[in-house]
Amino acid sequence: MQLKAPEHQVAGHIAKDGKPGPLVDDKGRFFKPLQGDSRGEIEVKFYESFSSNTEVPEHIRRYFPVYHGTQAVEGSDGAAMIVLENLLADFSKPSVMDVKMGTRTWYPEASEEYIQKCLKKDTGTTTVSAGFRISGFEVFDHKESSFWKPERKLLRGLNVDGARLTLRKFVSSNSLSDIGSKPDSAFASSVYGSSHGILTQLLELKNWFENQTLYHFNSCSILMVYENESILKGNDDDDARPQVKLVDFAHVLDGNGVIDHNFLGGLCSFINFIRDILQSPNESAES
Ligand SMILES: O=P(O)(O)O[C@@H]1[C@@H](OP(=O)(O)O)[C@H](OP(=O)(O)O)[C@H](O)[C@H](OP(=O)(O)O)[C@H]1OP(=O)(O)O
Ligand SMILES: Nc1ncnc2c1ncn2[C@@H]1O[C@H](COP(=O)(O)OP(=O)(O)O)[C@@H](O)[C@H]1O
Repeated sequence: MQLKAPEHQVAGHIAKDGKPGPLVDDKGRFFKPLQGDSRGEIEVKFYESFSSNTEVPEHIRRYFPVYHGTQAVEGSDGAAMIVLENLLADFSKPSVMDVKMGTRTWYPEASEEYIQKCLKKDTGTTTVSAGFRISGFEVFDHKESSFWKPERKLLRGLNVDGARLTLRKFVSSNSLSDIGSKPDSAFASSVYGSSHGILTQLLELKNWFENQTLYHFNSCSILMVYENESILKGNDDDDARPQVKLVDFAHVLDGNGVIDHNFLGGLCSFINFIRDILQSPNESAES
């Protein structure tokens, strides 16, 4: 089995200090290291529960990576990995964004130390003020013909206007690394607004979150991706294949019959940001 580090990972843990990072194979699978503490255990428990839960509607399953169990991976010193569908396997020039949802990433059952660490990040980012924060971002820069990935520190420092601008940059054709440039939102209608686009998918998820009480998706992210190759070739808008997926279930808890207001609130706010861009795609936001 040929394994390599994923080319377009935008957030989360990477191989560091002897600890393994995620890997991908050439058969469309993504291997996520099982974190040694309760996080790995919780994520496996979630995937096991979710994949066999008959209360989850079929049309909602497509928003989650397919789960293939766990496996000890030889190429990674035998580390135990969660084996998932590689969400980017079918993309050649993907633009990818990881958006951590919710007005808080902590939850009462967590340790005091963890809560304090989360609180600091939540108040220092747009989590509290907007109900989400952009934790990872990589776009294909059409002017430079290369990928542009801002440093994590830059993303952490975004305020609400910065997050709004970044959501425009995600769907723009002009140069992005230039801090002063005004994003043109050229792909907003095909990526965010088309009939199968990001907004339609987010609204479908929202419908489910308005009713589902099975799980509480603490600290979970929405991963948005679309294909740039088709746009470069001037193909049909539909070839951009915009996709919304949920990732990172290391802090998911049983919903116990209660609506996940934290995720739902963040999702509603995020939807409004996307709607605003669609309603005024030419508005030049200040950077
Ligand atoms: O290490 P940090 O401070 O960058 O925090 C990680 C987070 O990065 P962030 O700064 O929020 O973008 C990171 O967030 P992303 O996945 O990058 O959005 C995770 O929250 C990670 O914790 P866990 O695996 O979900 O328990 C967090 O890792 P842990 O420190 O909890 O291991
Ligand atoms: N199934 C997947 N397929 C492709 N990429 C993925 C998948 N799951 C996660 N990723 C990539 O890895 C990043 C981190 O994933 P995540 O589950 O949040 O890890 P962590 O628990 O280390 O924060 C995501 O932002 C995304 O870029």
